[in-house]
Amino acid sequence: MDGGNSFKIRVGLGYDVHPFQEGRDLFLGGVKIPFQKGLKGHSDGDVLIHAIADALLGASALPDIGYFFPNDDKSMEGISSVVILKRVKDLLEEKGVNIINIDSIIIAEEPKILPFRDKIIKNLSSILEIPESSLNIKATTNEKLGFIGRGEGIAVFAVALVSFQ
Ligand SMILES: Nc1ccn([C@@H]2O[C@H](COP(=O)(O)O)[C@@H](O)[C@H]2O)c(=O)n1
Ligand SMILES: C[C@@]1(CO)OP(=O)(O)OP(=O)(O)OC[C@H]1O
Repeated sequence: MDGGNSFKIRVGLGYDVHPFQEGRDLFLGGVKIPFQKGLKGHSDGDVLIHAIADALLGASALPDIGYFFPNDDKSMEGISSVVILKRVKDLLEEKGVNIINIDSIIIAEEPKILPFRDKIIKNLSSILEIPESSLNIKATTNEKLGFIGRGEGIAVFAVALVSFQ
């Protein structure tokens, strides 16, 4: 017996992809990235936040982002994905779930993500109230292969590790 002090850990996976759209701002991790187009979506199209949100929901055994934020809900149209992430944080707190770490990889031919990595990590760790060292953002091109390789959009994979009693 451990006196009830033991905790469990769980991993969650998130994936999302959004096509580019002219005339929109590009948001990744809640940070506006200077680029000639943004990402199409019912929300602001922040594909990084969506993948991270799904990884956190998955690790917490909760349904996915579309369950909590249906893409036919008019009140959600154009909303900042930061609102979505804050709500996900609240859902985790309600379940007594703590975030151990999040890792992610952004797959994009352009723009270059590395110059914005620190800013994105600072922003997301502050929203989630976790240490910056608990959040990682990486990027890769798709070596010009497929729709990502043709520069038609951005995809993101994220994993989250959480603990709970
Ligand atoms: N959108 C991107 C893509 C890549 N990077 C950085 O460049 C490195 C090399 O990318 P490869 O796809 O050629 O392996 C990668 O490790 C990233 O550091 C980037 O910043 N933004
Ligand atoms: C975020 C939501 C809701 O506004 O819409 P989108 O921005 O289209 O994003 P997606 O990742 O396709 O699905 C989740 C949606 O429910």
